[in-house]
Amino acid sequence: MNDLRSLEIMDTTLRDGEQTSGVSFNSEEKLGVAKLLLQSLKVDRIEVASARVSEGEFQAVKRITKWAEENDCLDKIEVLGFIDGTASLDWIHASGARVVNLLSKGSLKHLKGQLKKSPGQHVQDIKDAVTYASNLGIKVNLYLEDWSNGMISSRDYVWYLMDELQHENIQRFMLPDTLGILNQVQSFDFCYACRERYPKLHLDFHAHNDYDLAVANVYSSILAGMNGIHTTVNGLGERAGNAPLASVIGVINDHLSRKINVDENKINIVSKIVETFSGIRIPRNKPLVGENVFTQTCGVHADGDSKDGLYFNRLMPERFGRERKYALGKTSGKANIKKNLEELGITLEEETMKLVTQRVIELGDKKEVVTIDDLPYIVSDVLNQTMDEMPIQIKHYSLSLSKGMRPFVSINLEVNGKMYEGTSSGDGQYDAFMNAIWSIYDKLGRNRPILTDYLVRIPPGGKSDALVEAFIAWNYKGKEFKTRGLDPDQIEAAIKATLRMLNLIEQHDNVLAGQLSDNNK
Ligand SMILES: CC(C)C(=O)C(=O)O
Repeated sequence: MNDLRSLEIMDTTLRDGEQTSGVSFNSEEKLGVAKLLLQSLKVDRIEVASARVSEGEFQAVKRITKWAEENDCLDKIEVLGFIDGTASLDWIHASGARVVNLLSKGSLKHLKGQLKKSPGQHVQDIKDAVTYASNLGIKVNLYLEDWSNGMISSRDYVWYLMDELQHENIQRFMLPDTLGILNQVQSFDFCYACRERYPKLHLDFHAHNDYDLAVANVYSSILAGMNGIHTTVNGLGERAGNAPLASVIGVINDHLSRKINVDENKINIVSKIVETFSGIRIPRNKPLVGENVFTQTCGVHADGDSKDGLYFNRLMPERFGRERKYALGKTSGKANIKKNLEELGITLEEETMKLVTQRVIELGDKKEVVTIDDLPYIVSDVLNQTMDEMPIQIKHYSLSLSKGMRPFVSINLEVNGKMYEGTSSGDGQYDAFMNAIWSIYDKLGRNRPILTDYLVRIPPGGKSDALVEAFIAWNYKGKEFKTRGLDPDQIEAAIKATLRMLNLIEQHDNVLAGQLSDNNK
């Protein structure tokens, strides 16, 4: 069954995808996505709307068909239409579209329960619609809604319908697993049964993902000889969604030998745009398009990748417009950190490398997400980290923060080996903290520096929630001291910067004192 015959991809992001609860594309967005799907990604056909939904939808279809006509691809624009006399077809005609995907009933249950018609009446209604469409110059594809159920519980009805309609002016028969009830074996069997019985008909398969089997079912249906597959970007769609375009393309290209026109390289960008327009976030672990799926977290893997791509497979990120990344965290180890540093063009001594690794692991242990953007700050922090040998050390502190009360701080400060206690309140936690320090400094008759600037920010790039950086500037005896601290917690980052400043001032005073005594000799 595996062959190189071409396979059509019909994307229905703008119709079934828009049936995702809470999603609505405006006409500008629909036009933008339509252009991307057809021109960039090069899917074969797109379904852009349901007929008679709203005036807005009508205007959107009009804009798309106008653009498609100018770009010679009007026959790739499809609109879902209903068996409602002439209403849907008139709507579609007026919108400028020239292909209807006519919704018929593919199971006896739906036919009886919803339309309350006999199979014979239904066939006649479809034939009438096909004739009317053809007279308007509209081509017809036929959806057999609930076909999967039909194949299970009323197969004779499915055969009756298809037997009666196979010689009508219908371009494609579209077989939906409307409720996503099928598994891979059934998908193969049912599609194969249709293929065998109607070898000449163009058959599309339309999967839903209720059991997370949409891609697997698509795979089976292709093996069974389908001519076309329906997808949506990011797997948007009714309930659990449709078959996600990215995974379907990956599977066809790597596991089936069917020729498709889709440009894999554009998958990621289209996926991101649809994410933005739909407001439906792509799960980080969504195959091919999720943020994490080309990120190696384990150090062993990063090490193996450096040794001849030992952990690479056919799904190379570059194929899909992505790049491989190496996560930083408690399991990442030196190899991951090295890979990230290489990307930043930083090389470190073995000793510093160990310290940086240790710091990343510490942050990972605190469940922090460390990214490549954090790395320069961690390196710089580690390089400045000689705090343990400094003469001034903050041994303990406690900070309070309560509604309606001023923050309160108590602190144990070691100055040249001696321990001092200070307590204070303040206008904010940091103010209270500094007041507690100054209460000790006042007791010791030390001079206070003057705070001139205080800035807290996340490292540039804004991608990480792991670290914040505090910059603090002080004026002491006419000299400016600027220090920085890095920590997941902003007050701790400020405290680290402050401790550095206190020690710099101490150093400054000691140097001055040394110079004075030298001068007095
Ligand atoms: C509306 C129909 C065609 C559908 O999306 C389905 O049956 O899944």
